[in-house]
Amino acid sequence: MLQMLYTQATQLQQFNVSLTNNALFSYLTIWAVSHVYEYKRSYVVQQLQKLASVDPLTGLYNRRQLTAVFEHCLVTHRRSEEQFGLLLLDVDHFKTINDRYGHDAGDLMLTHLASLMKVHSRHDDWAFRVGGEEFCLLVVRSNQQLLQQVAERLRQDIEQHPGQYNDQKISFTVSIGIAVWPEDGSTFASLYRQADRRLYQAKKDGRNTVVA
Ligand SMILES: Nc1nc2c(ncn2[C@@H]2O[C@H](COP(=O)(O)OP(=O)(O)OP(=O)(O)O)[C@@H](O)[C@H]2O)c(=O)[nH]1
Repeated sequence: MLQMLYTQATQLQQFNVSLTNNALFSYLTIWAVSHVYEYKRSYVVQQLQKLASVDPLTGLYNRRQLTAVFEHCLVTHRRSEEQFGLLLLDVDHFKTINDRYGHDAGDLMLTHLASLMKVHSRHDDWAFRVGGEEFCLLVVRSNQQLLQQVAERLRQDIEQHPGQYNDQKISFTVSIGIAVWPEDGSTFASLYRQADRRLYQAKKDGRNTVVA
């Protein structure tokens, strides 16, 4: 009788252990699967966010990001009581480049210009492609004088460094309008409008020039 009871108790114990093992195994499997799923989900979200904020041709931020970045800069610059500014660039006679060398060459000149903009940006400045052949550099912690220097250096660099398309060198120039926050506008719309007016003036003045 005792022997029988002992056998039943042992079997019950083994059953309990196997139940616990199964539960542990199921828990670990669910934990691992949910972690892989979560990792993949956040990767896809990141990729979608990147696609929504970056211009696919040049790798610069797109126009959609410009207002968000501006609002962020407003907060930080109000706090530090520093100025910042916008350089609005437009390629001169870009249509002629497309017409003469083809659309692919035009695309390459846009990426060439984007890389020169990156060269002239500090690590916390922001470079955008805001339209077809229109670009914007948001220069943080700057003033009128610094913005003019950056714009003039960039203009000269673009003029002196033609882009390469197959075995051809293609020269082009840009016109630049500058606006400084808060003097030229305290909101994004007013500051951008002022930079745009000055860009228009630079075009009227004969192009390949900076208007501040
Ligand atoms: N290759 C290429 N061309 C583009 C792209 N986006 C816009 N364009 C071209 O850019 C040209 C812009 O021409 P316009 O607005 O007349 O300006 P522009 O010829 O640069 O003349 P100004 O600005 O007055 O100096 C048009 O021919 C568009 O087709 C692009 O992504 N790639």
